[in-house]
Amino acid sequence: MTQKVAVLGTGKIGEALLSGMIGAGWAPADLLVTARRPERADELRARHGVTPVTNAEAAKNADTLILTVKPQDMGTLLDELAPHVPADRLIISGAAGVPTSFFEERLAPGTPVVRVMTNTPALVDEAMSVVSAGTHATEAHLAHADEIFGAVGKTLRVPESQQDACTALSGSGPAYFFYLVEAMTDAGILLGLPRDKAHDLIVQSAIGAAKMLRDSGEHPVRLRENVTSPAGTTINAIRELENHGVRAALIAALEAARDRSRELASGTKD
Ligand SMILES: NC(=O)C1=CN([C@@H]2O[C@H](COP(=O)(O)OP(=O)(O)OC[C@H]3O[C@@H](n4cnc5c(N)ncnc54)[C@H](OP(=O)(O)O)[C@@H]3O)[C@@H](O)[C@H]2O)C=CC1
Ligand SMILES: O=C(O)[C@@H]1CCC=N1
Repeated sequence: MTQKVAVLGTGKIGEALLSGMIGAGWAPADLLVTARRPERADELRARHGVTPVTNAEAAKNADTLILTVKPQDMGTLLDELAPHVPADRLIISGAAGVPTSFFEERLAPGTPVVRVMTNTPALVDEAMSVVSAGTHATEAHLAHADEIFGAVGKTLRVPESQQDACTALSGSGPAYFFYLVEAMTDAGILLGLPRDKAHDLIVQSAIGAAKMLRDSGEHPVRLRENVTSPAGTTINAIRELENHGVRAALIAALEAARDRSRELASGTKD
């Protein structure tokens, strides 16, 4: 049986998912999208050959509804959707913070809900997505979510109680690496390198380090020790990072991101 999937609120994350699914073999004819603005709907149709529909039509015609609006827009979307969603639809939420109970309270009793936190490397099929079951989601529902998000990268099952922490680590994670590259490029400028060269040096170093982290099987501490020669250059830099509390700053930063994810639980908080 053909399973139709609808992406509701197709912005950055929704479009990355759509594009990955088509790349992985989903037929555009089986993919429905919704958008708030008609020009966005036209853009999605032109780029991907998918069918723009209203939220109500998506609820009626798709077996799986993937909700990728901002957490603050989720309440409004659900108010609009709830009267149209039959209880056998699988609801997958991609929103930060919003718990599965938020959907279960607003939809027909027994509606299966799966919560997923992905990240923007979905755009290059290198996403890290964490997947959690709501009260009525079965193994088959989770497997379907794994299959969809597996089209854009890796997936990992976690208990929903860990979703806010995962949002802080991997959901927001790419931003911290981009921030680091930006800061290191500035350092290159200070040291007299042209910006484009500094950028290339840092980006290639980041790619190399990421591949080693993923593929070498070595602990990150060992990988760093291998770079850090006695009385060499690296240890001088590490001392400055420690003096400036970078490790503590990162721990505090991720704790703040986790706390914000918790705050977004109401699906309405600005
Ligand atoms: N960006 C990221 O790094 C990550 C984001 N997320 C989560 O993914 C979700 C989407 O984020 P992102 O893609 O960045 O956000 P975007 O703003 O790019 O996408 C949301 C889209 O939903 C549309 N929209 C809002 N309300 C409705 C509605 N009622 N009906 C139809 N469309 C609607 C918006 O329209 P309009 O264009 O008019 O505003 C927008 O295009 C969020 O919940 C976020 O927490 C998860 C992981 C990472
Ligand atoms: O900043 C945010 O709220 C979203 C969720 C995770 C990454 N971006």
